[in-house]
Amino acid sequence: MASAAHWSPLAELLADGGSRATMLRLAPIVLLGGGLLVYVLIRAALFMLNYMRIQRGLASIPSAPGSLPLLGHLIPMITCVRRNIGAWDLMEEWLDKTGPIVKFRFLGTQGVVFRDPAALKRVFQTGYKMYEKDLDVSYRPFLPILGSGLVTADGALWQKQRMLMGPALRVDVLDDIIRIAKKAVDRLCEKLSHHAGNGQPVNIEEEFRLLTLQVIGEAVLSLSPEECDRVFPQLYLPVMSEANHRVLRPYRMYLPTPEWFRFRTRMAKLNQYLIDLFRRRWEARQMVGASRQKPVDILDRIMDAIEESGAKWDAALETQLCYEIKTFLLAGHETSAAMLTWSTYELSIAGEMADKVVSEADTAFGAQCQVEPSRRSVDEMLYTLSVLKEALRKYSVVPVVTRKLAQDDTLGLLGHSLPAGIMVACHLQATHRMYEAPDEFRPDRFMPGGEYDSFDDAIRAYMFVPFIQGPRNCLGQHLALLEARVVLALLHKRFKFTLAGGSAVRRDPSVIPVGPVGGLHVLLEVRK
Ligand code: HEM
Repeated sequence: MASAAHWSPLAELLADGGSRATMLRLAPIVLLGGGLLVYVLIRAALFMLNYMRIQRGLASIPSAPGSLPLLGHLIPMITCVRRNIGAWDLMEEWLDKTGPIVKFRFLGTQGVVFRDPAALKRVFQTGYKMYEKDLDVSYRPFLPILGSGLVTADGALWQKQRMLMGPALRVDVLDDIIRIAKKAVDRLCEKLSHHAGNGQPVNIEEEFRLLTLQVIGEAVLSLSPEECDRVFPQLYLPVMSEANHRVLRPYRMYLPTPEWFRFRTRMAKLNQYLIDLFRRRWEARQMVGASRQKPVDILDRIMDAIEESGAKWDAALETQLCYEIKTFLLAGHETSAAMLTWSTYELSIAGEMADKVVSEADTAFGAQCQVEPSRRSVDEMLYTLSVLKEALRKYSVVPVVTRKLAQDDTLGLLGHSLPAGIMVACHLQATHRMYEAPDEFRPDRFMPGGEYDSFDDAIRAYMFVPFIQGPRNCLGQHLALLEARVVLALLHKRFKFTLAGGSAVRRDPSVIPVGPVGGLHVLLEVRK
């Protein structure tokens, strides 16, 4: 018999000449090992067959430059940040060099990236059911936060949730946004007034992030600014920051490091905080019953819709609601803050554009900013809106959205049919560069009769896609643009901004939504 220290099934079998008793004892181990080997071989064979099927399906599409055997485009994609460009900028280089659609691959993933308004229409509108959310790669690091919320859900669950949540973000809540945003910008102006004229730079991007979080916190949950400033920096912002780190370092999702445990703990605390809040609100609603007043916030509106649908309040509903609310918080603040930051950057360079925004603010808010304007007066601030739209075009804060093709698309994109299983990267940024002199900041493009209006009717809506288009378009786009018009106009009415230190401002290559590297540092003066 082999000693215990060197025991192995084979050694034991050889040592006792393969007696029947030993063979019987070893049979389960051999069977298990053999079964495992067969399973791995079958999985590998299926993977290879699928890989080759996709490769054949993509044969007609040119490959992006820089592919290596086995690794594909992995190395250029993970090292591009060192060249100060994002993976989305690298993809745009591929399109510039190769054509409007190119294929790429990394690890086991094969995909295509394209720029073309008609092809965007196919993905976002006519074939949207085939083009599902890409949960395997792009959204994976955010799944612990977003779960099966609106942004990441597909099929029947998405449809049900969109019907439930949609009205809460569309109708009369938009009137409340003007009031909430005005209060928030008044608080910010009070804070900034201590910096005006003192030569101390302010990181205005950071201020916009706090402001948009306060606006969304109040609009969705009626949280006071103090409560927002207490809860979010402790629980929500750190989990967001870790999820962002995981995009470029996916191994952080699996390694049980101290940060991994902190992420789990904070996530659990944030969920508990939200669920306690829901329960208190739901119970209070049941106590008040029919004498209830008009809804106070988005959560109230969602609860109205839940009651109307007859759904039972249970743990599953609480969990789903938790995902939805976190989705609103995530989707609703950093993107808006990035849009405000880039708009402020451009207005700080072009004084005459800032003057036009200020003149619209005078009309809507009064000379002393004392008026709380109606929806209509804010809707009439067309130039301010055009500044925001042009910032979204020029800086494409969401430069790419990705999908996974759920079935073969025989009509395909740009004349190429596409096989099921591929990643499809819709290059919004590259589409936004299909304008005249794309590097120039020209808000007039979006004024009535401007360049945007001159595009053909069939594709116009797909030439400006910061919120994408079609059934899965951004649910918060009206809220975001309304809030930002109030904030941008009032802030520039009160202060004149100049860039601090003349430092060059670069787009961050590592995080979406894309803001400036290190924030935006500005000097302020009270506007006369
Ligand atoms: C400038 C600000 C914003 C930008 C640029 C933006 C951009 C986008 C984009 C590109 C998508 C599509 C993502 C995809 O299909 O993979 C999206 C979806 C979404 N956004 Fe926004 N967003 C902004 C503000 C907001 C705000 C303020 C909210 C909520 C309060 C919000 C809520 C959502 C939701 C719920 C979806 C998912 C819609 C669905 O799939 O049915 N967004 N947004």
